[in-house]
Amino acid sequence: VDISTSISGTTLPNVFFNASGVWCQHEDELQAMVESHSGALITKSATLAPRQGNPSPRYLPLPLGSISSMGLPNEGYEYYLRYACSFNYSRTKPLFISLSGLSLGDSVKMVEAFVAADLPCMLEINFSCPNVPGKPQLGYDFEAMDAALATLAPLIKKPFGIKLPPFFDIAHFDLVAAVCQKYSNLAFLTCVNSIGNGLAIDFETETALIKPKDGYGGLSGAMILNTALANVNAFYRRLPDKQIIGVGGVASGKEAFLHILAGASAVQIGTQLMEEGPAVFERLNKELAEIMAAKGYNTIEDFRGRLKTL
Ligand SMILES: CC(C)(C)CCc1c(C(=O)O)[nH]c(=O)[nH]c1=O
Repeated sequence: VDISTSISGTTLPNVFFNASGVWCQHEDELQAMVESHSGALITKSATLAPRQGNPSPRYLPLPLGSISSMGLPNEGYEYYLRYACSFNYSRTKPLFISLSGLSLGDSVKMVEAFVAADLPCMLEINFSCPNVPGKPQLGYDFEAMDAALATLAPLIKKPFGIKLPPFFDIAHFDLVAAVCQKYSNLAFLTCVNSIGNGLAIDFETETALIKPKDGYGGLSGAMILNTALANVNAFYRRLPDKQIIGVGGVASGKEAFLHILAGASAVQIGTQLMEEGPAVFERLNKELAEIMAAKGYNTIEDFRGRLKTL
């Protein structure tokens, strides 16, 4: 993302934007993102038809992050297509569009509509989207993932990205990287989505904290930072021709620095944006610039991916 940030005399690229799902479902939220100090913005994952999502409470902050089971509440893809058609691409920051079809057929229909509109926005296809009931999410069904990419990549033609769930097994990093390598216009991977199906329990009431799915929900925030760093670095090492967008546990310039050290080219903010609001971006840019100055780095490329090992 090439919106430069002139902080403390240096002009740094602004690597920060929102994680899909946070501060991006409605036009007023998206406008707040445009007006914020973020370097880009992304819309809530869209489905073919509008969705209310799950009953509340469906998001809760926790001591070390958050748990959520939103259920894909969104305005339907045509709302975001209209937004993308009327977006002013010249003066503001890059617009990313997240799509999360409930089936491959739905994803094809949404992709075809965006391709037909031929807009400068960038597609991030959500591979944590539900798959056939009873089967794992697309991101955990490697044959289905390959089949989806074999269908979608040629349709999209232009560079696009996918949002991946976290992986926890070296063989899975290898398998997923091998699938992704097959698609040359798959330009970036956004790692990671929330850690699926965690459970937060209230000690006093002995009750699950969120209402949907018997309290099972995605874990985000500080508690997933080290999993996110591992996924960013694993795919950075395995896919030198692609870019990695890091997301997971970034609450300050320090975690953003670690994501970039692990190989991230841009950084998305979820839980911390949910808790702090769009003002978080001015603070993050300032903190990252201060860390870079203290360490003697002038540009992101001075340290991106330069993680050392023992
Ligand atoms: C979890 C799904 C509802 C299948 C996809 C949308 C989504 C949600 C959501 O809308 O519940 N939450 C996440 O942390 N990540 C996601 O990708």
